[in-house]
Amino acid sequence: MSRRQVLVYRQLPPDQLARIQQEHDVVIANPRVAGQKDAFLKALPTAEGMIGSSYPIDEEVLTLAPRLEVISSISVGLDQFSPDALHRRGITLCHTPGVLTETVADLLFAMVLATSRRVAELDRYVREGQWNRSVGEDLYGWDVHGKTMGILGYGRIGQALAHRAALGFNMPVLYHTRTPVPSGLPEGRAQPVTLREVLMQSDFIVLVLPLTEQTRGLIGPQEFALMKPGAILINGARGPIVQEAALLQALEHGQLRAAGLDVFDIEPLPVDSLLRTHPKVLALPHVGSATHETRRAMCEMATTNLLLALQGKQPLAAYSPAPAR
Ligand SMILES: NC(=O)C1=CN([C@@H]2O[C@H](COP(=O)(O)OP(=O)(O)OC[C@H]3O[C@@H](n4cnc5c(N)ncnc54)[C@H](OP(=O)(O)O)[C@@H]3O)[C@@H](O)[C@H]2O)C=CC1
Ligand SMILES: O=CC(=O)O
Repeated sequence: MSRRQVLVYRQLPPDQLARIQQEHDVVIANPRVAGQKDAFLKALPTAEGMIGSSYPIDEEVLTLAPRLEVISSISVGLDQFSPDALHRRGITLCHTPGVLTETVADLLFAMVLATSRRVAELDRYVREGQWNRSVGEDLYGWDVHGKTMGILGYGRIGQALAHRAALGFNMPVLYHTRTPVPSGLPEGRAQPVTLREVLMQSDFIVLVLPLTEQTRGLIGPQEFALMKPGAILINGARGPIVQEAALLQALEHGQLRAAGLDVFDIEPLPVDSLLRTHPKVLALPHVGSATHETRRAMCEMATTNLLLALQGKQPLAAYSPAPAR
């Protein structure tokens, strides 16, 4: 098998990089790192395979890469690509579903607990030297167990979250997807409902659905107005699914008790973003899958995907267009 040209556009563990270098000629250039953008652009005309994440592979990039056959994304989400456009060009787009599911569900549940029990806020209170008497009602949190968990997007991660909520914390679960799916939980523990019902009846509303043309801006002023007063929103999906201005309004006007955000419209979050300093916001730097074990598993899977696809074999997970709805 002939050696191919591979562009690695994010750091890989050395052993995974070595697997690629054994079979192919590699250029390493991360366009998000200062001084490496030129090398990235220069490598595109000869690149036949690419592996990386967190950088938009748009028309401009593709036009510069006429020999590209395979892109292996180190992510499950595919919103950095136009998957249908890649499919039309005959480019295989691979990703890493499954290996991060439980880890992301852990983080989503951590955000549920942290917002409701005000973990980050109370940590700041202690560090700032304000703890000089027993805390009063102004610093109490709210129970999590027994509250209603609403999940928008009931795929791999949504279902793993539902297990934690229903079986670990005795929470009734409401969930919404476009295609009906069984809950995977014992009878009576979770119900499929409409988007409106999730919004109106849940104490926690957790977003864990892909960013698509349909979901961009899905949660705006009307959706916030439907939520229970005192609901908590957790966005573990993608920032642009929530209209940030409407989110700030909902926090200001007391509609929302708190928001736990792992994702934002612009990442990294701009220093002047009002969400960065808002007292009711728990803000994380997009770390749903960021554990040593899981990031390693993602890199391994993405490397395997790349190598298989370049050999003309079926990768472990690749995008294929959904049937029209
Ligand atoms: N914060 C982080 O670090 C991470 C974030 N993510 C995000 O989580 C997302 C989900 O991952 P995963 O669970 O593996 O993906 P899945 O494909 O398994 O699940 C996605 C779910 O969303 C549903 N969905 C899609 N479109 C809509 C819609 N318009 N309205 C309602 N439901 C919809 C799908 O069902 P149906 O199509 O039938 O509607 C499906 O149930 C990723 O796309 C990514 O954006 C993932 C990993 C880490
Ligand atoms: O956001 C992370 C992903 O894997 O998608």
